[in-house]
Amino acid sequence: MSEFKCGLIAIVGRPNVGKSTLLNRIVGQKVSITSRKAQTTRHRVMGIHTTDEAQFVFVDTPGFQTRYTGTMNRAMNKRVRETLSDTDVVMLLVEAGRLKNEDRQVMELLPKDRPLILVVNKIDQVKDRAELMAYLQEVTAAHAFTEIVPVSAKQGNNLDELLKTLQTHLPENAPLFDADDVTDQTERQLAAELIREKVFRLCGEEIPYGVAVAIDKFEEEGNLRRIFATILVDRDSHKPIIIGKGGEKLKAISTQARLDMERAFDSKVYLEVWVKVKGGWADDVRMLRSLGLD
Ligand SMILES: Nc1nc2c(ncn2[C@@H]2O[C@H](COP(=O)(O)OP(=O)(O)OP(=O)(O)O)[C@@H](O)[C@H]2O)c(=O)[nH]1
Repeated sequence: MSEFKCGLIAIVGRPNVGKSTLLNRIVGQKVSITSRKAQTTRHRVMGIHTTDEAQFVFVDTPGFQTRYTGTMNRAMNKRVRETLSDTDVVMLLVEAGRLKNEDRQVMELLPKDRPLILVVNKIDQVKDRAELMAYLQEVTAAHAFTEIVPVSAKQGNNLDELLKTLQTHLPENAPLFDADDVTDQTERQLAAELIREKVFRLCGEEIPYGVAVAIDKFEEEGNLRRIFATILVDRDSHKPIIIGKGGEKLKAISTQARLDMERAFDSKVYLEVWVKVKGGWADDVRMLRSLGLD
């Protein structure tokens, strides 16, 4: 049997070409990573697809989006190129039938020493085969690609072929992520789970399992997540146990939870945690809402 393959695949392309749609099709649910490996620190993992033969780790490239839509900046250009060449394969998405200036700008930033897969998406929109052929000629003249794969992310056409092609260019490696490293919980659920876990770890036997955590607000702003959470306890007497002397315990809970979240979300986290005694139906509604069930 041949060796297991695993590597980082950068997904690049101008806005609206279908990057998210393609990724959702291939990996399904959005994933959060609970254990971060050194090799991926410069990238944000967008999704992971694992088979018996290979693990595909799809990443995005920080700075890429802002770079090619913003002003000329040589230093940043260089950084984006370096970051891209950290990956094993670069996958450029374009839209069938539409080659825009923005696409050409993206091409200028592509590394020359990596396998470069051109994914021509939205082929379902092109009715005329001759039109597609003319388009393919135009893009291949614009840049040298290692492989070209036409797909429809929306309809799921030719995605097996895309994975097969990517696999041939992945290096032989053990998987970077175990199943345990990856969760398909939403970031909101994971945030609540991490706080709850710290409560039990730091307050031990004193706290009954009735404790719940509600995420009141979860905001994403660039590379910062602002999270406001409430720990809901059953009785008044539980409150001081969680808060601790001079608020020390609550501070430890929120610091440790925040550090875990920063690792899991690969971003800075501002976390505010309050403790409240459950107050009947109002909190039940709030709990349901925080779980997305209202
Ligand atoms: N017809 C057709 N539409 C598609 C296909 N793939 C994506 N789309 C549509 O194209 C639009 C943009 O898709 P996204 O996946 O959000 O594009 P994106 O590249 O992630 O966009 P940004 O997040 O802005 O970078 C959506 O309306 C999709 O439904 C496809 O294969 N065929």
